[in-house]
Amino acid sequence: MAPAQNSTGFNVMHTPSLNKGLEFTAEEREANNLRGLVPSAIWSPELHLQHAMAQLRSKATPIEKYIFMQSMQDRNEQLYYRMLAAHTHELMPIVYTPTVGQACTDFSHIYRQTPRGVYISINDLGHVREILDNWPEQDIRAIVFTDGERILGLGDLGINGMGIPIGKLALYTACAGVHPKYCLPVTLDVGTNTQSILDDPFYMGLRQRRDRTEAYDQLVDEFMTEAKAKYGPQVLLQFEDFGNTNAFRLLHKYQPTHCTFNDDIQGTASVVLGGLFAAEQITQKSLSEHKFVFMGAGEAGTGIADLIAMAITKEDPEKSIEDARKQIYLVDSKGLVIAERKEGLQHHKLNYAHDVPAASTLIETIERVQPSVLIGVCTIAKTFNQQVCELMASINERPVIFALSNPTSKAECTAEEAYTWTKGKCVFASGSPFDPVTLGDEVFVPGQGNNAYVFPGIGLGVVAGGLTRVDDTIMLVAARTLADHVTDDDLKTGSVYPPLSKIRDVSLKIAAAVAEYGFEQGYATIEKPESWTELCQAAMYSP
Ligand SMILES: O=C([O-])CC(=O)C(=O)O
Ligand SMILES: [Mg+2]
Repeated sequence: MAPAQNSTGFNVMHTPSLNKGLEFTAEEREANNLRGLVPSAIWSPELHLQHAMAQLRSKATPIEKYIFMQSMQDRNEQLYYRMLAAHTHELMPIVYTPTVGQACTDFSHIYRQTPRGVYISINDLGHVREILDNWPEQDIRAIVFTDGERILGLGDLGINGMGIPIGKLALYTACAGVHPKYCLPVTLDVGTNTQSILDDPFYMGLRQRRDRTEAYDQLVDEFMTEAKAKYGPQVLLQFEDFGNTNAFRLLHKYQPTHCTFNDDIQGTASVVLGGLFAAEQITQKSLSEHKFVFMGAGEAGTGIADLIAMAITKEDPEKSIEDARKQIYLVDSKGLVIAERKEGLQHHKLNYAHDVPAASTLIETIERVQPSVLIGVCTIAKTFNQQVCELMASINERPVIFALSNPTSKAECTAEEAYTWTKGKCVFASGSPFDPVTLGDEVFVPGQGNNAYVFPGIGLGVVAGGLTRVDDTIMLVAARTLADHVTDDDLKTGSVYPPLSKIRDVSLKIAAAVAEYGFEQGYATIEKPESWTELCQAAMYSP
């Protein structure tokens, strides 16, 4: 007779969605053959959370904390999300920007062989469906995918960029309660042009330069087609951290046929517009009264500019979109974007190539344009130097300065610099978090103008409403809802965003507004509910 063997309990403990560790009750231990596989203590969820937080806090560096959090996600999913929900302010910078930036840079080195998402390489052309079928969950509602070409402001990291889809989807769950089983991180491996990565013996992606042939488009197309065919027309496909040349054209290609958006173009735009709406209370200027200068004219820059222009025409119906765009100036690596440069300009900048004289520097541009809002999206640290900030403060009572590049090492200036150099006059926000700044007897709390305030809520709204499209107006709806949740107390400390501790509530409200708007547009695949908020709330996973 073969020895009796029972692996149910062992398997339960090795399944992150089922494992509860010491929280298994006596009954659960009995029912699942867990006796003896856990020490005899039975812990409350509170004690377990305290234990995990103590372990986490004993790690010396952010990247060690990141690795700890990843292994927690791979061991005990509930506890992982409980940690994030209970300590959002402390843990967001670990699982997301800025630490996720380092985690991507080090991805191949800290890789732990746990399957988390799928890798689809250019050699898998014709086999994409097979790969999706290899993932255990068949009911996927939200996919975040990258080709690794422009990871945060760090550039081309190849498949090391996988940390981003993983981190973004963790926030779908942590910030908006999209159930983790519905989420799938995907990385398209088409090579990398970063030599140091190609030279790294531990690099795990294809060791080749980026495929720029038709095969690239074929791979994206096969992926978009197969994902929609397998999961249905309401599966959300979020483009993340693609390079400029592909990001705009792929978005425009798939927007009409798929439930898709590009977070770097549209999500960033929405969160920035939300901050600008909230800032109206401080600057006492409406959107259409501002002049905007952008340092950086990539996905974020033109994405934000396009949404601002759209919002201006809604605010002031007398204004045409062309007139609205005339209030917006872009500066790129060659200086001010102007009509004279039209020949050599990338398509997405053309709408802002105004017929004005050339300016080769940011300072020259600010002197000429006299902007009230300065937005940094150029991924070059320290671009907003003392001269720039002082100039903004000399031409404005309350200048708006957003230094949005990520991670922190790429920020155009720090919060402290912005407040110090403008003598506390500026309305500041940044893409990655900064600590509060004390100036004399005033304390400024910089808001984090990060996509994380909108994309999880949009995701929940799309999932709960079963939406089959995400249009540009949804970004406006999300921005308005976000701004409505900035309180007088937030504004008093100088923050134009709500604190991270309220992010689940804000995401729920964004989700409800998005689902309702989507329903009105005919994008929804569900019946009209009594209450959009209740619908979304009921859909939320609570760990
Ligand atoms: O992830 C973030 O913090 C914002 C973002 O999408 C990017 O910088 O690419
Ligand atoms: Mg991004």
